[in-house]
Formats: sequence, structure tokens, C-alpha cells
Amino acid sequence: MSADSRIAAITARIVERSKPYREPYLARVRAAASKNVTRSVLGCGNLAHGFAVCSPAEKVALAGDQVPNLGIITSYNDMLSAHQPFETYPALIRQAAHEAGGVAQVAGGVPAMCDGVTQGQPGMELSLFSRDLIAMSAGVGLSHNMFDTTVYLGVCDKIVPGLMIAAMTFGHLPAVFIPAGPMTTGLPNDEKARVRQLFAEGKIGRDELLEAESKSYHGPGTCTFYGTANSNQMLMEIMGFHLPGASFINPGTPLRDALTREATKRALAITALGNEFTPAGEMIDERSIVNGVVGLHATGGSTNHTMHLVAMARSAGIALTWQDISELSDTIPLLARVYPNGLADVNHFHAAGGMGYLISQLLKHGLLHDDVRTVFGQGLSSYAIDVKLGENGTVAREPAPVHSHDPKVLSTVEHPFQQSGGLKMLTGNLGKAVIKISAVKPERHVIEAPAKIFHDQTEMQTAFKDGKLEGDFIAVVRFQGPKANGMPELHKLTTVLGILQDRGQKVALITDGRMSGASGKVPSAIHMTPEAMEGGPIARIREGDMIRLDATSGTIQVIIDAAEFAARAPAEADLSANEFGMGRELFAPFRAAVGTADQGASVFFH
Ligand SMILES: O=C(O)[C@H](O)[C@@H](O)[C@H](O)[C@H](O)COP(=O)(O)O
Ligand code: SF4
Repeated sequence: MSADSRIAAITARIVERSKPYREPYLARVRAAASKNVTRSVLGCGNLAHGFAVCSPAEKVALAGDQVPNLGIITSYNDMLSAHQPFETYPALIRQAAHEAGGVAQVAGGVPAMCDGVTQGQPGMELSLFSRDLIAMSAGVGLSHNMFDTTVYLGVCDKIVPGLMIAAMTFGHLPAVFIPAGPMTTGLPNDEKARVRQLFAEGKIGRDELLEAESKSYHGPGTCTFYGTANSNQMLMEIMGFHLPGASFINPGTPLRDALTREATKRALAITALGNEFTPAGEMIDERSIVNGVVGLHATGGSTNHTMHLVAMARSAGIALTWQDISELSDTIPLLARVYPNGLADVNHFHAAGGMGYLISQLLKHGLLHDDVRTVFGQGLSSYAIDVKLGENGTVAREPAPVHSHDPKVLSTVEHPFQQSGGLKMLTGNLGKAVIKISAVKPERHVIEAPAKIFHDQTEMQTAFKDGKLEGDFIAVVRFQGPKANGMPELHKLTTVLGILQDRGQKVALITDGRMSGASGKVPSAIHMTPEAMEGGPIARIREGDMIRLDATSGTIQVIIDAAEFAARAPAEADLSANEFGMGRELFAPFRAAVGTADQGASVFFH
């Protein structure tokens, strides 16, 4: 079934807009693709260095021009619960490659930051930039030009986006993404949030808080809320980079290992040496990207993807805009209720039918492009499946369930949780911003209240502790944009604003910074562009100005005479404290070179 005419029209608009970038990109990808093993261009010295530590049999294979070599890019470290399982993957992948008649080598590693560890800490000011650094680091590994295909081991927030930018940059090679899967369910996310609010109100101590946090984040795997990391898994599956059903299988299980083995063999099967050559830069096109946006809306995905997906698309020569994302939101219903958009977690989502059920529902109603290429072959309908462990450690697939196993978690297009998707663009005399409405109650979609100005999230937290945040207000937290201090997530403010909102105060947040994908219940206009550091209108708001945030009409206004507002001098902020410490001095070039949030907040594209 072809995609709904509204989706087809937006896709066609993106194709047209992308031509100046996409056509030269595809020409580069085709020029770089090799008909033989890519290593054939290396000299003997290069090659000898490249396989110096391989086994004698592997050296013979790599000295020839028949055996494909698989490059592994890994983001393993012990800091991210979601990435710790990757420690054992290279050995599993090498064995599977050998069984498939290929060779596998770790081409290189990339850094991976845990936004949970750095949330509210100075390190968070490196987080967004780490995405582009990850792309660059993967490029260092792949620039050895020893590889005929690649697998990317990554899960979390900036890592998958950075790895996809690398995969598109090396788009002449096939690319299969291999996830590690979600942590098993611990303390429910809403209970964790409740305990945090009790701590913030001084009603419990640090020991009780740490006990609750540790029951929530308790072992290997991705944190179970539907934040940016799990939005990444959804995207990699719906855009065809994962094998069908790979996203939400827990680490350390036989099925998880079976999927990793299968992904390895598939990556070796789709090289230029075989008859299913699938270079990543040609596999992904505008339809794949639109399918990603559709998945974000249908699941209530992370606001961070209004930047990451823009940058990921642009790395393939595809120009995606906030307008596209916002218009698709009007077309795509919300089908999933996973925290912060509900009480369930991703394990419950998977048990209710998961990605296979979601994709089958959306395809059935023409809300996805089926005619796309994937690492598994032609057509997205092969992802409308349920995955199980088969015979002898293989992967078995059967059609996705026709009905959700839990209609409170996964619904139908006919009876969605919300008629429109989760992410909207807001425009007005403050510039443009994005808001995630899938986690905000409808009665809170419009708010008009006086501004309270902060130049730092700790200022606002202190004001809360001092009892100064009374009545209805809209917090304006500015000088948090990419050029100011690296655009940190201000997720710690969710607890403070959540307490005030629960007390009955009408509150909202406006910022040129970001929120976590796990933020949700407080109306927040984020990624405000242009940022305060660039003299954007947000810098001309004054304490007490009346502001109207209207997510229904998609507007954000300061209520003031236009001439008076224009005549105001923009506020300035002392950001010297953000230039040093915790490595921030190393990222001054990124702060100087980074583009705007609506262009993906990247140092690569403007
Ligand atoms: O965008 C995201 O999904 C967040 O960055 C997430 O990865 C981060 O880890 C949260 O901060 C975790 O939530 P808590 O801070 O509430 O534990
Ligand atoms: S989901 Fe967030 S908190 Fe959890 S491991 Fe990944 S980056 Fe860290």
C-alpha cells in the first residue's frame, strides 16, 4: 500500500528541497563504491599493517580479493548501562563472520556519554557536541579503508545519531546497526519521578532517593523510559538499519546473541561482492527519513530528534525541516503510551506487540512508505513481525500480532491515544521552537503567564528552594543554546516545575536549551532559535513580560508592542564559567562553529 497522499506530498517536497545536496552526495557515494574488495587499493605495506594481528587463515583471506572484511565500530564502555553489554560483542561477531566465510575486525571505538550521569552537571555541556565527535571518531576507524561492510554498536542519545552520520559519510559501505537491548524492568519510572519530587521538597533524605534511583537503573541495558536512546532504537528499526525485531530484546539473552550473529552475517551478505549490494547512502532516502519522523510521532519520541534526525538526514544529502516534522505531526496519531507519555516502559511496549505491531498498524493505514530499502531487503513490510529464538540459536520470525497485547500501551490507528503526533513547531515573535505535547495534558497546551528570567538552571533551582517561584509563570531559561554553552539538557528542571504544576500553578518553560527525551509533563518550548547568544528575541524578554505559549495553534508570543520590543537591547550573560572545566575548554572550537538548532545544531552543516 503506498503512503497516504499527505505523507507522499511532504516526502515529495523534501525530495525537491534536497536535490542540491542529495545529487552530489549520491555521486560521491557511487564514485567511492568498489566492485572488488575495498582493500584492493591498499599497498602491501598498508595491508600488512592492517592484518598484522589476524590469524594466519585470516591473513590469507585478506591477502586475497574474494573474502569480505567487516569493520566493527564500537561505543563500548562501562559508564553507559546500555553500552556495557558491547564488551563481548566483537568476539561474537568475529565468530559469526568466520562462520559466514568472512573476516571481522574492530575498526575503531567512539566515545559515548551517559546523559544520566552528566544530567545537571558541567559535563552535560559536552553532550550535544559528542554526537559530531562520535561521527568523526568512527570516520577515523573506517578511514583505514580495509572494510567492505560495517556494523555499528551503539544505543544511546548522541551515539546512534553520530554513528548514522558516519554511516552516511561512508555511505558506499553497507551499515547494519546492532543494539544491546533494554534493561529489565525495575522501579517504575513514575514512582522514580514521585520519589524525586519528595526529595526536592525535603520530605525524604538522600539515602531513600539513591535507593529508588538504584532500583530504577539497576543493570545492563538501556534505561527503560522512552527517551532519546529508545527513540534511537525505534528509528534504526523503522528506517531499516536494524534487523527486524532487534530493538527491544534484553541483553544477555540467547535471542539477543542470535540477533547479533544474524546481523553480522547479513552485513557480510550485502557487500559489493554479493548480489544484494546495499550501500547505506543509497539504502536510506527521503522515504526512510519520513518513516523515521512518522515513528517519532506515533510513539511520542524524543524532542532531541528535532535536531539529531535533521543532522542525520543532512549527512545523506536530505534536507529535513521543523516544518516537515510539525506537519507530519498533524497527520500521525499517537499509538504508544510509554513513559513519559504514559506509565509503561519499553519492555511493556515490546510485550504489547512492539515495533512489529506498530509498523503493521502504520503500514495498514498507509502512514509509512513500504517501498524502501533496508538491510533486510526490499520493503518495510518485512518488519511487521514478531521475533523469537529459533532452532540452534537462530532467529525465527512470525507475523506481528493483529491486535495489541495491551491496548493501554499500544493502540490502533482507528482509536489512537491522541489524534496527532508528539512533536510540534512553535513560531512567533520570539523565533521558532519545538514542543513535545504527547506527554502534556491537553488542558495545559495553552498557557499565558508572566516571565521569570534565569540564565542558569541552578539559579532556577535555588529560586525554588528559596520559595520564590509562586503563582503562575513561564520560566525563561536562556543562554543555554549551542553557541552559548553547548546546549545542555535542563531535565533537572522537570522535577521543580512538576512539583509546582502538581500544586496547581500554571507553569511552563521556554529555553534555547534542550530537555531530556525523558522530560515530559510540563509544557516546554525548547530549542528556541535564534539563541540568546546570537541576539535572538529570547534575549530581549524582561522579567514580568506576559508570554503566551499555544501548542494548539503552534505559536509562542511575548505580548508587547512590536516597536518597543524591537527597540530593547538584548540582555548579555557572563559565560566565562562555561569555558573551562570538565573538558569544556576542549570544545571551544565546537561552540564557535556550531550551527543553529533547526539545522541540527551541528558543526558539519549550516
Ligand atoms: O534524552 C534523553 O533521553 C536523556 O538524555 C536520557 O538519556 C538521560 O539519561 C536522562 O537524563 C535520564 O533521565 P534521568 O536524568 O531522569 O535519570
Ligand atoms: S538511556 Fe540515558 S541514562 Fe540510560 S544509559 Fe543511555 S544515556 Fe545513560
